[in-house]
Amino acid sequence: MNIALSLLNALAARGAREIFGIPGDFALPFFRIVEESGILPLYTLSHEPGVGFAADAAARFNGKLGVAAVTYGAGALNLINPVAGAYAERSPLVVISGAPGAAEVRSGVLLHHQVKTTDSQFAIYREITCAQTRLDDAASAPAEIARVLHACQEQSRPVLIEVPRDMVGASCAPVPLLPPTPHDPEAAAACAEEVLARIAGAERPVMLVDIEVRRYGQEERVAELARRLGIPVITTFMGRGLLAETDVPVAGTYLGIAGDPAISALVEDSDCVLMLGVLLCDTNFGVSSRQIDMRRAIYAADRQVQIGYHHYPQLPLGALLEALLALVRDLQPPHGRLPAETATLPPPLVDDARITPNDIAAALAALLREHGPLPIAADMGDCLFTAMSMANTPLTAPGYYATMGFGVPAGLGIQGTTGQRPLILVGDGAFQMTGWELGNCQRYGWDPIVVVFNNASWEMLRVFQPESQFTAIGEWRFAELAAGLGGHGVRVRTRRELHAALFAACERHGCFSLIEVMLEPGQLSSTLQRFVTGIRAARTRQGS
Ligand SMILES: Cc1ncc(Cc2c([C@H](C)O)sc(CCOP(=O)(O)OP(=O)(O)O)c2C)c(N)n1
Ligand SMILES: [Mg+2]
Repeated sequence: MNIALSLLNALAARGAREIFGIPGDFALPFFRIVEESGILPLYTLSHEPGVGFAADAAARFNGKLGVAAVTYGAGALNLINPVAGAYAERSPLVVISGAPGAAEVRSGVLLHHQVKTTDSQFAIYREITCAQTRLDDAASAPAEIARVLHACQEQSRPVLIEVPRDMVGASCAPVPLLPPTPHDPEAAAACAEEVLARIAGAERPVMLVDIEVRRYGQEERVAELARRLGIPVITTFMGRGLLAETDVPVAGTYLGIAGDPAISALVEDSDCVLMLGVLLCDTNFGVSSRQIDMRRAIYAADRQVQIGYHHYPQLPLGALLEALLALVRDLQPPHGRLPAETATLPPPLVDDARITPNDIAAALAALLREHGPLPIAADMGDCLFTAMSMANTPLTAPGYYATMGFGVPAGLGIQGTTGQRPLILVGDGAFQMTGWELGNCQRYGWDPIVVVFNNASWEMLRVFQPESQFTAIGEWRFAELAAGLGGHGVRVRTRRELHAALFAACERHGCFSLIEVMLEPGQLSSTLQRFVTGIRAARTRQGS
């Protein structure tokens, strides 16, 4: 066994299903073993940001490790933005980077791809990963790989593994599996009792769920807890799509004044918000009309639990849920049904009317009703806010870190790791960044359905600064480009054309279908419009 094979076997043993990557001379020996061993399928893409977003989406969808393999310097530094997004949004992404061999480092000349020193890349990655290692010693390599992958899984954050090109074939023992970091079961039980006492004593308790519930594979436990407690379940903006594949109804998504007033009232008027895996970030709570009283909330995230002023450190979400279920397992579910999101019936698609983002949501809702659920990857832009008004469907999107360029590669990552055809929602600005990755579909037989919101504008910016001209990015003709990338493209201007194009795309297999929807600038989804109104009001209050 050599270092590369030990590393690949360790990744597979921890649930990684594939590697997305772009090689370089510092990584060629590693890529050769990846390809020859077949332990994990290798999908090369065209630009490292796409590699990172695809691997991140695979991790989010599987709840396991995602893997991005790149060359040293130019490759790994090109990957920084997706890794930063994975760090911010708690995604377990493993970055494997080639690196110079020992003799090259000692040579005394500046190496190609080197920045300041040969350690610059490592130093930069310290800021966007939770653990790092360089496998420059075969004897310690198994323990180092075990340590870093363990951190990746437990913290659900990215890690860096540099593999010097002269070490790839070095003999290496298998990588040991480290036990989970222990927690105190008595503390878990005490915490669970306090949580249940708080809920029992509350008049309007609600459960608010967010990304850690999926990142740590806890959806079933959360669903069971919701059934037993019989309290309303609401997702955050980032948590949209959670529990969609369980039988537990979700009352809706909390979007503050940008969302359904009834849902906002459920959360903001609650005297006990049980927050499970919640990211306390501005996109989840930025447009709240009233701050949630954290003294009356129960906050379980980042391996700790806070109940008012009581703090339970080193208590992972899974351990808390296990302790809670042990106490409620014999509880009879209360009578009455949990409030469920009332899927507002979309307006009838009047044939010749011009298309607004709300019409896209309505047409997609009709498609998913007719053809069954599709996993959705959304980019940043109004396409993401439009997705909020669709039924609660598994959704992967950069809702907090808010980077553009995520949507198309993330859809490829989903199909690469699950084999399922995804629905990709992307704005024209974001498509200009990474939409070209669609050209790789034909090599792998991927056939996503891609809806491009073409408003010839960086519209999310224009609404905040309408006086600027630079947000007008011109009308690109994306549908015409599809054939050159190996797919099928159509430009639609009316609801009838949109409806027909979507249903035709569902019947088309074996290549991507790109539907370029022409939107009038200034046409926003209702959700984004309310977000903009809320943010403007908040800025006015703050005097900014
Ligand atoms: C990588 C990257 N660069 C820049 C931005 C800033 C930015 C936005 C966020 C707010 O920071 S929203 C937006 C415009 C998006 O345009 P498009 O994809 O066409 O979508 P839409 O027209 O629906 O807005 C930009 C440039 C970003 N989020 N991510
Ligand atoms: Mg746009």
